Order: sequence, then structure tokens, then C-alpha cells
Amino acid sequence: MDKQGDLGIRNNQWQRLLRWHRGHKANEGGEDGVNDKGKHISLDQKLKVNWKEWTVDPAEQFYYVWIQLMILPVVYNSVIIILRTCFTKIALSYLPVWLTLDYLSDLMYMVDMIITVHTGYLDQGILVKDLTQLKKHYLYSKHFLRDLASLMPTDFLYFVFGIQTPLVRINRLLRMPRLNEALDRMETRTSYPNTFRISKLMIYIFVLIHWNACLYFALSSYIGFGSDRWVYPNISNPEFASMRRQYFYCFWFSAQIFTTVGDTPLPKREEEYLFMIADLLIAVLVFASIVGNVGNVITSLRDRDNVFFPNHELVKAYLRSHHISKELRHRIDNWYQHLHINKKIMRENEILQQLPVHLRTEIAVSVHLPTLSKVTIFQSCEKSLLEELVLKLTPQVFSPGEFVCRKGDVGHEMYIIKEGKLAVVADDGVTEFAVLSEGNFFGEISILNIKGNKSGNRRTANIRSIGHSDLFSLSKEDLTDVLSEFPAAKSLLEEKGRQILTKMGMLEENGEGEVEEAEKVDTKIKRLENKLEILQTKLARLMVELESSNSKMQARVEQLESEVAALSQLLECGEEGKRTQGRGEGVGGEVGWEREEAEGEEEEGLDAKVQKQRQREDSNDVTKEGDGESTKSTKENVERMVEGDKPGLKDADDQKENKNEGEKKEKGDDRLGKGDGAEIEPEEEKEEKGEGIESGEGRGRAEEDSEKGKMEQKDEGQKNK
Ligand SMILES: Nc1ncnc2c1ncn2[C@@H]1O[C@@H]2COP(=O)(O)O[C@H]2[C@H]1O
Repeated sequence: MDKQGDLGIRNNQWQRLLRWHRGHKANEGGEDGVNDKGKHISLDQKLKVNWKEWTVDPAEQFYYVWIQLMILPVVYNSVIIILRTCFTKIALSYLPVWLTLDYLSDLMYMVDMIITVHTGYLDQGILVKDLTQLKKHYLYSKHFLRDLASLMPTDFLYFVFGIQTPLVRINRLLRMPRLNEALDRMETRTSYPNTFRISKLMIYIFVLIHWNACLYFALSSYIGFGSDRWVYPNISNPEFASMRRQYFYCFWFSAQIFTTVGDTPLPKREEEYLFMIADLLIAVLVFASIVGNVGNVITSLRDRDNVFFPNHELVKAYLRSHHISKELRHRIDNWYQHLHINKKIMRENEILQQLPVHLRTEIAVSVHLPTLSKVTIFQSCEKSLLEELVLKLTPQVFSPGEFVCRKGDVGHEMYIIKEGKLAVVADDGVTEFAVLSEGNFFGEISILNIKGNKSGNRRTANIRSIGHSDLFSLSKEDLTDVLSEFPAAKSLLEEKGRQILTKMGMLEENGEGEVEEAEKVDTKIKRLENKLEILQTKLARLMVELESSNSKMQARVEQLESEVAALSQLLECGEEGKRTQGRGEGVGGEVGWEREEAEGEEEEGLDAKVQKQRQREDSNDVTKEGDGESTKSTKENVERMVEGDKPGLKDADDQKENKNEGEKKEKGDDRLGKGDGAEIEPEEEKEEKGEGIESGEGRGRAEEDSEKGKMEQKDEGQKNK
């Protein structure tokens, strides 16, 4: 196992990947990068800028730095303008300083406009860098108007209101959105977003208290210093005369209103009441936002901890409720403690889940590369495979004395040692056969299906963690995936496993033959499965064809039905003509009516017969789709049936003249009964009789009936004689 590190060092893809990663880092961080051809790009070359075509990428560092610088003039203006306006003494005492700072901030505002006009913007995800387009984009935007208004030379109003009124520069506050942009960018970049958020909130509250303090002083000056307990005390009093005292008193008063809501001197005048009401309303909001923000920060810190480390409190409560032994609880507590103290992050995949795969891969490569580069089997893997592999590793931490796997267990994963020492121990748990350390791997034998392995998918040894050990586990499925694409690594792993198995005497000699046989069977099964799949596809296709031909046949049957209906109508007409004739001849009307009924029923029975016959033909002749045979035969049958029935009817007509009513009725009923019976006959019987017989039977019976009639007629004639 220790020799693993020496193998395959040359041509090591991991090392190359590591070098590539480091090179990447150097390019990102270093002043002087190394270009593709390996030549150094000098700083001079980098600084050679074509100013006419100079544009700024908002994602680059220069823009970030500039926008951070812009925080200064914006904050300066938002704090100092109001201060100088309300505290005239402060304004006049440091006038040269203020004027210098004023115009410096104006200069920065101007430069900011120039930079903004050169800053590219994204159009459909592509950075626009064309200067004419950039100018147009900025000049027609509302930002330009705002920036222009913030830089209007309102200082000329000093000539009207005097130098002690810096309020004329209040338009400089229109650049506040730039401050927000800068803070937002800072928040996304900072490593401590919660601290940053709290600091930002505190700065906003500070500026608010500052403004309130300035206004309080201005209101006190307007009402008269020291005129009541609420306003600023008399400034002629030396105790309250100094500029510092003036400002600090006002700031304290203002902070008192905002924080200890209501615990301030009672207002005396309406102006004071109005000021207090406005302040108290704002104070409520400030208080709410402080509580809300701090609450958010605490929650997000807890969330972060919960994602980084599993929730210990919950587990503790669970263990308590289930009366788990003290010894086991102690072990669990130690495990948590180890994770927290050593900042072991177990849920990497969950934490990085939101990132796109390529970024996750890069992170995984940079975090786990040093460990994996020490594992021999992966040293000659292709880069893409390694990247895939690195995403499949799951970190696991084991405490001292804990068993990672026990002999005889079913193996589901293999392990790579990141840190720590583990021992291959005998069943007594003490006798050590081997010690595995960083960069070694184990647990592969039971998941590799090594030919001739007597233990099958069972663990061949006990593995115990000597101290705390950090492992990566790789599931059987993931390993199989990777190895199926990388047979060299597979045979290396198998070879190592085979060596161990031979040492243990757990490798069967003839195992290979059996395994080969098993493989052959496997391939055969696979082939059969493939064939079955093909057959299934063919069957599906045939079913579709059958369905389409069925629908065609149905359409045809309908057409034929309509034809038969037309034919029977024609027949009816013919019969009716005859009947009228018969009636005219004085034949009994009742007999005629009964015959009509019988005919009607017979015809109905005929229609149904034809339909059934066709349906049967349909089902028999589906495959003969389009050959017209079935249609033809159906037509013929229908015609035959219609014709076959006719003589019967004719004969019956003849009989009517000679038979009495009762006899005639009986015969008509018989015939109907026969027709009905044929209809309700079970399908199997009909099939047995055959269609030809069925249609011929109608005819035969009619003929029989007519013969009978004739014989009876003869008998009667003889009797009469
Ligand atoms: N003598 C040994 N030396 C090193 N590793 C071993 C030894 N015996 C067993 N192992 C490892 O311990 C693992 C236990 O589970 P597996 O049988 O899956 O795979 C085994 C091997 O990777």
C-alpha cells in the first residue's frame, strides 16, 4: 500500500491539474501575469492604454476600486453639508478646509461622470464596449440627468446667501445611489457579509442621528438657546459654548430620542412637539430595522452553522429521549466537538449546491486535489474523469477506535484517506495486519466483483480508525461508472485486491472459469433482452397497423349497412305493391298484416345477420386490408340471403290462400321463432354451423314450409272431392 505513492508519478494528470490550478491562481492574483506563450507581460505594456478607445468593464477590479473611492465624497457631502448649515460656528471656523474638501469632492464627481460614460453595459449578455454607443446610453439615461444635477455649480448662490450657507450644495446628495451601488458590491465580495451588514446598518443610523442632531441644534437656535428645558442650553454659558460640546450634546440628545424612546425632556412649544413626534415615528422604524436586521444576522449565522455542521442540539435531544447509553452519547459529543474545533465541513455538496457544475468542480478540484493526487490509481486518469470523480466524493469523519467497516459486511463504497491513520485489524479488534495512511485507499475488494473472490461482495477485513480520520467515500455505483470508462485504473485496483485476496487465501483457482461462464450467460441474457426489445417494437408497430385497418373496416361496414338498408327499402316497396294487389283480390287482410309483421321481423333478423357476418369477416380478414375480398364476399352473402328469403316468402303467400288462420299463424310464428333463435344462438354454435349453413337454412326452411303447404293443399283437395 505504501508503494502506491511511487507509482505513476510521471505523466501524472493530477499534478498537471494542480499546476494548472496554481497557474490560474497566479494569473488572477499576480501583478504581472503569464500569457499563453509563457512570456511575461510587463506592467508598462499593461498600462499602455489607448485613451480614445478606453472603456471600463464593470466586472473588473478598477471599477470596483473606483466605486469604493466614491463612497468618500458622497459620505462627506451627506454629513458635512448639514453640519455646516446648522452649526455655523463650525462652518466658519474651518472654512478653508471645507472649501478644499468641497471642490475635491466635486472633482471626484466629475471624474466619476467620465468613468461612467466609459463604463460598458450588458446588452443581451454581451458587454457593449463601443464608445459612441456607451455615450449614447449614458447621455440618454436618467442617471446622466441625476449626475448632472448633482454637479450643478450651485456654489454661485454663495454670492446671494453668503458663504455661511453651504445648504446651496445640497444637490450633491443626489449622488447617493452611487453609495448604495458601492456598498452592494462590497457586500457581495466581503468574506464576512453579516459583519458587513451590521456595520452598514450602524453607519446609516449614525448618519440619521447626525442629521437629527443638526436639525435639533438649528431648531434650538430658532426657538432660542436655553429658552426651556427641551432646547439646547444657553450657548453664552461657557459650559455649552464650545463647538465640540454643542455637537456632542445635540448628538447625545438625538441618539436618546432614537434609542431610549420617550426618555427625553418634555417639549414645551408646538415646534418642539412637532419635532419630537416626527423623531418618535422615525425612532420606531429605526428600532424595528435594528431588531429585524440583527435578528436576520443571527438567523443567517445559525443557518450557516447548521449547514456547515449537523445540528448537535437536535441529536442531543433525540439521544436523551431514547435513553442512549452515556458512553455512546459521549462518543457522539466528541465527534461533534472534533468537527467544530477542526472546522470539518461534512455537507459540502449541500453548501455548494447552488453553484453551477463547472464552478463546483473547480472548487472541488482546488479543495481535494492535494489528497487525490496522492492516490496512485487516479494518477494517470484523464482530466475530465478526475473532475467527475472529485464531485462524487463524500467527506466522512471517524473518531478514534471507530470501525469504518467490519469483516463480512456487504460493501457499498470504497474509501480514500484524506487525513489520519487506520488499521486493518483482526476480529479481536487489536491485532493489526497493516496500517493505512493519507493517500491510501481501502474497501475496494467487496465492490469490484474480482474474479474468484471467495468473499463475494462481503468485506474481507475490519478497518479501525486509530485517531480521528478524514476520509472520502466513493459509492459502488460511482466507482463502477468511473472505472467502466477507465479500464487501466480498474485492472490496477483489481490487481491490488487480488494480491490481498491471495495473501488471505481467499482467491479461488478455478474462479476465473466460473466467472467467464457467468459473463457468457450475462452476455447471452443481454442479447436476448435486446431481441425482446426489438420484438416488442415490432409488435407495437403491428398493433398500430391493426388499429388503422380496423377503423377502415368499420367505415366499410357502415357503408355496406347503408347499402343493405337501401336494398331492403327497395324490397319493401316491391312487397307492398304485391300486397296492395293481393288485398284488391280479396285475400284476408289479417293474414296480410301478419305476413308483413313476419317479414319485418325477418328483415330485421337479416340485417343483424348481415352485420354479424361482416363483423366476423372483419375479424378474419383484417390482414386482407385493401384486397376487397371481404367486402365482396359480404356483399354476395347479403344478396344471397336476401334472395334466399324471397322464395320462402313467396311460398308462404301461396299457402295463405289454402290454409286456415290458425295454421298460418303457427307457421309464421315458427318461422319467426327460427329466425330469432338463430340470432340469439350462442356465437360458438353459430360458428360451428358455419355462415353458409345459416343462410342456406333460412332458404331450406322456407322451401320445406312451401312443400308442406302444397302437400296439405293436395290432401284438403282430395278430402273435399
Ligand atoms: N492486508 C491488507 N492490507 C491492506 N489493506 C487491506 C488488507 N486486507 C484488507 N484490506 C482492505 O480492507 C478492505 C475491507 O473491505 P474490502 O474487502 O472491500 O476491501 C478491503 C481492502 O481494501
